[in-house]
Amino acid sequence: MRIKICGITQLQQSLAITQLGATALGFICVPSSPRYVSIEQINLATSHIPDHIDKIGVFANSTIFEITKVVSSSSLTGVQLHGDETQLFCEGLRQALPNIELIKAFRVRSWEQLETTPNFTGCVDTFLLDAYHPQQLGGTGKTLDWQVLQSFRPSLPWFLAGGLTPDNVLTALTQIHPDGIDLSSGVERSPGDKDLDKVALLFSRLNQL
Ligand SMILES: O=C(O)c1ccccc1NCC(=O)[C@H](O)[C@H](O)COP(=O)(O)O
Repeated sequence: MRIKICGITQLQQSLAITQLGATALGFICVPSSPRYVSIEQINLATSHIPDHIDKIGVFANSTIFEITKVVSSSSLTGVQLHGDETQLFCEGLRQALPNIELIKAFRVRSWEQLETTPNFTGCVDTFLLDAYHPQQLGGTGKTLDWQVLQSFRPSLPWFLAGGLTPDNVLTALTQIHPDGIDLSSGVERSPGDKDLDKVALLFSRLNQL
C-alpha cells in the first residue's frame, strides 16, 4: 500500500519520514496554506530523497502555466489537484505533463459527487478522497464516512485522506481497502512541522496489518 505523508516543509523530516517507510511525500504549493513551500524549499526538502519515493506537489485551482513552471523547476514526480479542477483542465495538464503522475483529489461533500469520478479516468492516474471543509482546502483533520465508502470502487487506484491518525488508521483500513493512505495533520505538531514520534507510531500500527 502507498503511504503518503503530506505537508512536509523540512529536509530532516523528509529524510526521517522516508526512512520510517513513507512511499510518497507531499509538498503544498497552495500559497494560502500554512504548509506552503516554495520551489527552493521543495528542492531542498527532496535533495537526498531516493528516486523511488514519489514527490507530489499539491495545487488547488492553479493554472497549467504555474503548475508546469513548478514541476519543471523541481524534482516533483507527481501533481495533486486539490481544488475544483475540471475534466477539461485535467486533460490540458495531462498534455502539458505526460510523464508526471496526476492525482485528482475530491473533497467529498456529497456521495453523489463521487459519481463524477469516472469523467476523470482518462486524464488522471490516481484519485484521492478527502473530507470537505467550508473554509479550508486540505489538512483539516476531518474524517470521511468510511462505512459509506465501502461501496466506492473506482477504476483507478485511490488514496484515502482526511483526518487519518495513528489511532484511527487501522479502524479505517479494516473497513475499506484503498490503494494508498495520505496523512497530514494527524502526524504533526503544528502545520508543516511533522511529529516524528507520531509518524513512527503510524508505521508500527500499519505493521500490525
Ligand atoms: O494541507 C494543506 O494545508 C492543504 C492546503 C490546500 C490544499 C491541500 C492541502 N492538503 C492536502 C493533503 O493532501 C492533505 O494531506 C489532506 O488534506 C489530508 O489532511 P489531514 O486531514 O490533515 O490528514
